[in-house]
Amino acid sequence: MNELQELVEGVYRDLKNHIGEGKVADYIPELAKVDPRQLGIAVATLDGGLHVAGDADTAFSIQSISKVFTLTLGLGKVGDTLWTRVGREPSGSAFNSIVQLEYEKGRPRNPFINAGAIAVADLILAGHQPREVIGEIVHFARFLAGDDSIVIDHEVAKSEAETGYRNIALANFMRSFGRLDHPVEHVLGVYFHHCALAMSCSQLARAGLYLAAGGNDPVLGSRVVSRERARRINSLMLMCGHYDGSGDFAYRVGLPGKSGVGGGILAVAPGKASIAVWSPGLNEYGNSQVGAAALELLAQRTGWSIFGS
Ligand SMILES: NC(=O)CC[C@H](N)C(=O)O
Repeated sequence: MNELQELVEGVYRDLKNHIGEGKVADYIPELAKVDPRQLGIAVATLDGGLHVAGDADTAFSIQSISKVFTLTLGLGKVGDTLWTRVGREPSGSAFNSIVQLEYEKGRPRNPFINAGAIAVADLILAGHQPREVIGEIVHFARFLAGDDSIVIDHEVAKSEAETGYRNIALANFMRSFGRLDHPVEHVLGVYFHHCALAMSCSQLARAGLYLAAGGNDPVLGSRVVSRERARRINSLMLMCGHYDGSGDFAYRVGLPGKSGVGGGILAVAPGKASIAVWSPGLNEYGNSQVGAAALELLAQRTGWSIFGS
């Protein structure tokens, strides 16, 4: 058996007794229904290989991991102008925090906290209807994953729209500073739907490959973003991808990563692989507890760290 496949299976085996640890996100009712006793691991390598273990082919709600794709789309549409709307500093605050927004006059710290992703959703709307933009995001995810079966879970989107008081507050707050160009309902329509994309670890690992391969999709042989942009997106993932848990994640795993409250994490080992893990139970920062442990073991055993092997 392939060495990497063996390693991935070993990580799964060693964490088997921990599966179910952490707390499933319950502020989105539809996510509260997910069985926490699941763990998936998928590693997509630059040569097109895919190594999986556990529940790697079960689709889950990717939530904030989708913010990597909307940031990529946003940068593609408006380039560096995007940074006039949103910063690129770690927030040190919870993903749904509102406190900094007032001090910083409605300009979110980075594109991965909720406020920042809402600002990016506004930007990519660019005068279009939410439906068109949501379609564009789904197509982009399908293109990256090379899989046309990827869809949005409309129950999750609806569930979040019905209970998303925080996000509604954040969007209204930004609008009060004149920071959103479109109606709050349209912007949040895009945001809630992209968060509700359902993907498996295998699909997600495949979709993140362009970030590991200097912006080029090594399987399709087509360029997704420039080398420089891929590097910059990775830097944002490292500094901001796990909110106020980003320092801990960098310390333990040493790779750029983006988490979602569905329990998924996409991590990038530049020049080597794109890795997706999923286990629904979350730690106190809203990041997958067992997922992060899986990445920590994987990084240790492969020697993949941007800080040295
Ligand atoms: N961290 C996350 O995944 C949060 C995304 C979720 N859709 C929210 O807005 O609360």
